[in-house]
Amino acid sequence: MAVYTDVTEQDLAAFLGRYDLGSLSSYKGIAEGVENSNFLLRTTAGTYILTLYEKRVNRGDLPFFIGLMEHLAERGLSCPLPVHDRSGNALGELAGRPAAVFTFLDGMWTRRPSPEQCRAVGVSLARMHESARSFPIARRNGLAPADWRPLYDSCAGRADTVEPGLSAEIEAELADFEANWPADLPEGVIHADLFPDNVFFLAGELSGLIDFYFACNDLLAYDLAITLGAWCFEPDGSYNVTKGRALISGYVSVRPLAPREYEALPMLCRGASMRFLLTRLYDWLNVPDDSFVTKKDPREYLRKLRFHRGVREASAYGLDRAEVTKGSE
Ligand SMILES: Nc1ncnc2c1ncn2[C@@H]1O[C@H](COP(=O)(O)OP(=O)(O)O)[C@@H](O)[C@H]1O
Ligand SMILES: N[C@@H](CCOP(=O)(O)O)C(=O)O
Repeated sequence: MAVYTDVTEQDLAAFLGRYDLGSLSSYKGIAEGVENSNFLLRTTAGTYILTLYEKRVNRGDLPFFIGLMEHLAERGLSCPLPVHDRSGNALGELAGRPAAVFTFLDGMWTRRPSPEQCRAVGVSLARMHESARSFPIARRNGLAPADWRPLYDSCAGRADTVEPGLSAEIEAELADFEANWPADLPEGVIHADLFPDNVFFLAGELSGLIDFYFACNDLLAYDLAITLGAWCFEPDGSYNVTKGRALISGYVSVRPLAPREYEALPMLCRGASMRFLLTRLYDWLNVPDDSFVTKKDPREYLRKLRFHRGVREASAYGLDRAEVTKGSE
């Protein structure tokens, strides 16, 4: 479970005293999540989320993350809205950690998304990209292609213990990315981790996006590739073209792709698979087995990478060029 820092009732009540949120009724740690400590707060004013930022999050990035959620929420995207204290600050300090309070988003995430839900996610992702255009702060992607080789090097010696031949396979892919990663595609602020556990649905409708803590500036179509990989494969590892078509058509209904973004999709999807393969591989080899965070299997993303390597044309994802580029440029 992801509650790394304990908070006493006394400290929390003192912290909340700076906000117009009434008095504390109850609070409890939330088991889900990996990076930060999250608590469900009930006060006489309502229900909120309290986040304490842990060591893996760089303090200098917090104005970007908190400002982004505020910027998106103000533009009508359903996501947590940071609550300001009476002095106007959205970021405070609690139990020795940077801390912020957010509005509570109702809904639940889905383990078996339907094509309709995939479409709704595509629509929301594109709305996020459009709404973030005017966001004034930038953040470099700390897990961009240039960061993959150092990450891989830190676990290369043990990669073959996870899957025989994995080192050679990763090496070959990295060399290809280093030579051929697409340049000159439209960039902007991307979510970079829009997995099913970061999207809530309520009464059949998408009710909001959470967890913007990997958000950064990068290729917009790369975010589409990450999302496609997270939503459109079945538990048996097969690509579900119906879900893929739904997700991409939802996305392009808001933001049509440029032809070169469409053509780059197979490479971007392979790259997205490599990014999650590597972070999972690193955690698989380095996070102790008795840690309270459940490690995710890197081989799931190895299988996805192999699928994308076999894709010759972006049409294999479910839509042809004319359908996704209509209205672009
Ligand atoms: N604004 C919110 N409204 C409702 N639940 C939330 C909200 N923010 C976080 N949560 C809950 O906390 C959990 C962990 O949040 P998340 O941002 O994914 O954490 P982490 O960054 O540590 O991975 C989510 O799965 C969700 O259950
Ligand atoms: N989505 C990543 C892990 C990040 O977890 P989150 O709880 O912060 O969404 C993966 O599946 O590897």
